[in-house]
Amino acid sequence: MHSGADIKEFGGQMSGPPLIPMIHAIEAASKPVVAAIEGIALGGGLELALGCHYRIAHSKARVGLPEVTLGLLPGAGGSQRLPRLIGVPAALDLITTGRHVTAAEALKFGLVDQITDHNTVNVAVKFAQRVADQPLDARRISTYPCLCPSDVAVLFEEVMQRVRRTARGAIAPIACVQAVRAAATLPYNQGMERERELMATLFTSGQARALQYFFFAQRAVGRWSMPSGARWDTSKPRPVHKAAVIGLGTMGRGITVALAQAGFSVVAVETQEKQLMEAKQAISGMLERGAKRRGVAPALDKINYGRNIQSVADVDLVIEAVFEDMALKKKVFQQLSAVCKPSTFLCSNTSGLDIDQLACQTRNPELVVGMHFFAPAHVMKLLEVVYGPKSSPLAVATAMQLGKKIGKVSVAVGNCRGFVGNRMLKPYLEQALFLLEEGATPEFVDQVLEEFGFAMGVFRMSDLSGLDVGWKVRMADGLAMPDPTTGQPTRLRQGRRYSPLGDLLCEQGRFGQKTGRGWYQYDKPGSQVAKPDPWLHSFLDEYRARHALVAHRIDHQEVLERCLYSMINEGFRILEDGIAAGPEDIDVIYVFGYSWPRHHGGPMFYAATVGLNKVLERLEHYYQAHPDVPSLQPCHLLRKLVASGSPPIQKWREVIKKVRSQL
Ligand SMILES: CCCCCCC/C=C/C(=O)SCCNC(=O)CCNC(=O)[C@H](O)C(C)(C)COP(=O)(O)OP(=O)(O)OC[C@H]1O[C@@H](n2cnc3c(N)ncnc32)[C@H](O)[C@@H]1OP(=O)(O)O
Repeated sequence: MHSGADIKEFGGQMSGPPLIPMIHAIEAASKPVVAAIEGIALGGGLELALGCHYRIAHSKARVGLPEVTLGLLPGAGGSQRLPRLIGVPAALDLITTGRHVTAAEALKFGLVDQITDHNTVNVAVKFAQRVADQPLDARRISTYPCLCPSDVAVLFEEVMQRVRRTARGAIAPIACVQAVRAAATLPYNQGMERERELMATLFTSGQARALQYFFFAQRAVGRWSMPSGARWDTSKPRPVHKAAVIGLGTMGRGITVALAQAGFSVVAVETQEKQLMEAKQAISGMLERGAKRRGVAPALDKINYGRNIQSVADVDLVIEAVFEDMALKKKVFQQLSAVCKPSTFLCSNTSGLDIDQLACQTRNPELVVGMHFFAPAHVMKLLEVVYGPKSSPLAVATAMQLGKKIGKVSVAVGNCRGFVGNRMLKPYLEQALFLLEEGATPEFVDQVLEEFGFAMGVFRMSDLSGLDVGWKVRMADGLAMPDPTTGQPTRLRQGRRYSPLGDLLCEQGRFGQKTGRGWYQYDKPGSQVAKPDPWLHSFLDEYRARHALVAHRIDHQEVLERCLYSMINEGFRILEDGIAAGPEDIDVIYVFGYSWPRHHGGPMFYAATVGLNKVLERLEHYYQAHPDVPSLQPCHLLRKLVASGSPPIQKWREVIKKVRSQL
């Protein structure tokens, strides 16, 4: 197996002989060199194989040029040899996506010459003996002409446009297209020179550093720990064979699909007859479409539907996904505790309610954890596994393991309102509303956030998820009410600033995409094309006039800093409270759950890139201007990190430990 260069070395001195001259020497050799590929040949590993005269792969091998995912391009000749070997369209696909391909697909592309089920080295040796006398001139890929389709200019233009659209500001995919274009249009040596230039720019870029940090962050979150000291390597999960999902609304349906697709037997319970019928149809449709895409049989027979909670008596683990209402969830947990075997893990898909209150309803509170999926649950990669004060390491280990088995990136987090993701979203949303009150438009705020790299700005995202969701929560919290003395929507709650703008839209029945009106207007309910709404602009003008607010010019920098730094500040509070074990956990949650642009590494890595002292200074500035907004007040940990000389992110845990020990 060769997983390519040691990514840790990219930040410093690289060891070993320089790769490019070595590959050239192999290719120029007068004796045939046959690459035997077993396991994985990625990045530099595959580039080395491309310098060989022949490639034999084991049938289970995988190959690829994933450099783009690390903010790089295949910089050891890969961008020049691959298109010469497999053609421009296939090379563009592999290099711009970084996807791994199976040996069978590699054979189809002509990337390997033969595949075998036997010992690859033995087969390669026999192969070499067979071809020993054959001339090698036709085997040196760097000498091949780059075969291009007749409309190659159009192809490059189309690919470049697609890449620019989907890259959301990432530079590596664009450099990858430029490098392949050099292979298609320049002689090999000049192409190599272009590859070198492009690689030099990428290699030292902040984006490459962010993506390489994120590679390790993704792996670090698997090594979870709890404040009690329980850890991933000392806590064994219990196997889960049969699971249940309670409540087949949007989330329950997605969770059922995710479980069934991963091979689990699922009991899917919905007490409402009509809802059950609709859910069955929807789930079958999702399974069938998914199976068609993957070329497998749909896992329809994995699911048993029922209306009665008694039918979950023999399952190993239950995921409750009923409506987000504490009283209802408590009732369900009481029923589950009475019905299920004593060893059953009881999990809730709540997006922010108190796990401890649910655990208290059961006989075995240590078996209760949160499993917070993100919509659509069968697609989104993130799972927050939430432990309460009573949750056992066994329950956390089991939920983490289940998450892994259903293909999720699972992050263990502590119990607090909103957990990590939604807790940090609150100040972000709040700032966006305040910016509207002060003179911005939803279009401008969204444009700034989308230029930063979010898939969707905050208002388009709110319209997509439904404005009524947050409204119901705010009503339950006693926030979304007019001031009883004036009957006016109040802008101050419990001594802190509050914006009732979202509540006012909901009162007008503007719930977002599903009602065809929200922060934007849509052609019809359910349409996804958001258009600026003149009604909303007048509404904002009237609102400002009613509250004697004078609109001022808000610039790009203010939108970005207030939205992002308030969110980052909450991230530091989360670390200080021990809700997340480290900055990597927060960053992984934000990239996988909230479309934070991966090439910025995640909010905490971004803070480190901007400079903690700058984040602190800007928060102080905004807090001074808005002293009634506590989320802008820089938190203790941020101050402490700055006072400690802003150590690199890998060292934050040490400072966090000190701060927490002083609490
Ligand atoms: C001008 C300069 C010219 C320079 C030219 C340089 C040319 C070469 C460039 C490259 O090769 S770039 C690197 C390309 N390779 C990759 O991107 C592969 C990255 N790795 C993976 O995708 C996966 O790890 C895997 C290989 C598919 C294996 O996946 P699996 O799920 O089985 O294991 P993991 O948990 O992911 O990994 C295990 C362990 O190994 C560490 N690791 C894996 N690959 C690398 C690597 N390339 N460098 C450093 N470390 C690597 C990974 O972090 C895990 O470590 P622990 O978390 O267990 O400590």
